[in-house]
Amino acid sequence: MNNYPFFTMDDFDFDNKCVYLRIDINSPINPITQEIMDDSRLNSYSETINELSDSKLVITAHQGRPGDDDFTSLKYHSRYLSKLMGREILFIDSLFGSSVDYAVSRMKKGDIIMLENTRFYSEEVSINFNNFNIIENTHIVKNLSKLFDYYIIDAFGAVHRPHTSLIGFKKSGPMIAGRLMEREISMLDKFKYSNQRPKIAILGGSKVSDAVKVSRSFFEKGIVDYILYGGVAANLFLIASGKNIGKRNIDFIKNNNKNYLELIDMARNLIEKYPEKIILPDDFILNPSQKNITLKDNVPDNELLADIGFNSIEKFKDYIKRAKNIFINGPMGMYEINEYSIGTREILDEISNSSAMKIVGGGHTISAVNRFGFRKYMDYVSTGGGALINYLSGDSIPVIDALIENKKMFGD
Ligand SMILES: Nc1ncnc2c1ncn2[C@@H]1O[C@H](COP(=O)(O)OP(=O)(O)OP(=O)(O)O)[C@@H](O)[C@H]1O
Ligand SMILES: O=C(O)[C@H](O)COP(=O)(O)O
Repeated sequence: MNNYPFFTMDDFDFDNKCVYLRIDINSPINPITQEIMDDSRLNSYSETINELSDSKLVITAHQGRPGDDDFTSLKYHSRYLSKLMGREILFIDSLFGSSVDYAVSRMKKGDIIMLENTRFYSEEVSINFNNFNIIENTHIVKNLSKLFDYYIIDAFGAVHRPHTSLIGFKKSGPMIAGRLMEREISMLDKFKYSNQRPKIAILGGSKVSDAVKVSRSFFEKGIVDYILYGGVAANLFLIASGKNIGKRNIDFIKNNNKNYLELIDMARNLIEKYPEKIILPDDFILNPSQKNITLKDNVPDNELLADIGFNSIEKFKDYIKRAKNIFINGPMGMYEINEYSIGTREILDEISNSSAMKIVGGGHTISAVNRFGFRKYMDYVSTGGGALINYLSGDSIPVIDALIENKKMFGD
């Protein structure tokens, strides 16, 4: 038996068994060529997949969100993974139904199948996740649970999502944490439980909802001493503090977050409660004009705040220099475009030079770390973005909760 409150792969023998493996290979996709721009997440599954080489293995995963440019089929991911692993992977362009049943019924020991993007099906994300009866009555769970002996969940990057393919098999049979989950949890616990101060979080990128929600836990539970905000996350806090950041930047947040007003309220409360712990940029590089602007100037309505400016970079560097533990999730700006990548590069450079414990996570953040050559300086590169910050915040994590409950149900 292992030391975790959930099953791990040490607890079972998968020889000739039919195994469901849920992974997270959600990756940055080039919107024009549809190519996978960074294969870090795909690479992180070699240990789990190799260990399952004597099973009949069926892999599920998601990519993107409906409506976004990166909401694509997993056909390319299956080819990519097949090349990386040097194993044949049969791709089925469906998540369940007769084509899946037939393909699984013909599997032999050592075969691997990958199914279609779980998010092509509304039952994956758009049901009431507070009611498990609804989850276990989805077509996804009813159809797939007929096929498997074991359910391995190794999608660390998505542990904060209570989605059907992640938690839906809780009562169907043993649900087991994969090798990546074990590795992530043991490494991240070193940061979470370290008493070396100051501890800082650097939150950027575009997914502001996760960033604001976890910030409260970080401060309330004293998990970090300061949070430095860049990217769209910074913009949200700037709006909440009464700054006018221009129509285009406000619309960006409104269009991507139905709960815009609630997020602004949450950010405002945090600013009132923890004013000296919230560190915001005060100058920016504009897109498209590429001008450097401070917030004393008016932000033109047609410009994006596409990167943090030079004063902000220096201000952030001071905090990084003093820190004993640092983690970063989310780039400081639109790092994919050279002209707006300086903030992200400079911040990653300063982190790389620090002797603090350094953790990085998030699909785009990892892509930036790799692209600018900083990977070798990091103590740990997590595959999680939102998952990483949720895990470190100490809040309850739906997939980990489901794994724990499952062990109580199926343990001896
Ligand atoms: N100020 C900004 N305005 C608009 N987009 C921005 C801004 N700053 C960063 N971005 C965009 O945010 C995206 C990255 O954000 P995201 O939150 O997805 O990062 P991540 O957490 O590393 O990745 P993931 O969530 O995919 O794991 C990039 O495409 C970047 O161009
Ligand atoms: O990239 C991620 O953070 C995970 O794959 C979860 O994706 P999501 O934020 O679209 O749910």
